[in-house]
Amino acid sequence: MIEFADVTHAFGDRTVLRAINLELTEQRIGIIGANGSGKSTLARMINALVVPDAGKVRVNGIDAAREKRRVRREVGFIFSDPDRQIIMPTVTEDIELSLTRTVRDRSERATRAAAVLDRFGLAGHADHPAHLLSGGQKQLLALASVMVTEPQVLVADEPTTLLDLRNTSMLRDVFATLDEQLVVLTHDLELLTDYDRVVVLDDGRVVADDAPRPAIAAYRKLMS
Ligand SMILES: Nc1ncnc2c1ncn2[C@@H]1O[C@H](COP(=O)(O)OP(=O)(O)OP(=O)(O)O)[C@@H](O)[C@H]1O
Repeated sequence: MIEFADVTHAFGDRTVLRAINLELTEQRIGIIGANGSGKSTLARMINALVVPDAGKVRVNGIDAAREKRRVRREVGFIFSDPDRQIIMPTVTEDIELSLTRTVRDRSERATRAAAVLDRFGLAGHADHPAHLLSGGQKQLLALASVMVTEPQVLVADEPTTLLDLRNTSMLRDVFATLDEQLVVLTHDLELLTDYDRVVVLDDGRVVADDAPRPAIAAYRKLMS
């Protein structure tokens, strides 16, 4: 469970989250809202990239602000800009880097890297320089690098922005089969149609929190 208890946060004199109270227990959760409504700030608190000024964020009972390293082992975070996440020269090396801490055996790292690249349609690029991938392929690589570590919770910040229709559909299928709890921030409302719960933020407040259809309707109304 991901819990926000009375979470408030400001950057300088701009308050971006106001008294957020959420208990996220469902498996697949979408977070939507206008640009600048506070979605990324909220999501970054789940793995302690941002620590709230007031209130608590807990992930499976772990206080994110107090136990950053522990919470980061639980939560895989996929940034909207894959260039922030890709570190190693080649595609395979980048995946294997994610595994160095948890998988001692080299050949097992190689096997798991190959399997995840295959799952994300990147097997043909295994030995290619990561920086030469297309934007969408980089997004898939960033996703694969996080998924290969099998986190308990996966947070994805706008995971489909660079993807074409086929890869969006592949990502949707991959997300549908995950055992992990999934939190997706997106402007791609179609992606969320079969999610368990959708939270709508507006100016740092939760203004709707419902099944996808009513939540998306509330968001459309807010934007019209
Ligand atoms: N590190 C930071 N320093 C100062 N201001 C910040 C910082 N991060 C975010 N903000 C501000 O906080 C507000 C909320 O930003 P946030 O990125 O959470 O919104 P968002 O809902 O994810 O937006 P988008 O849909 O455009 O990605 C914005 O006004 C933004 O400028």
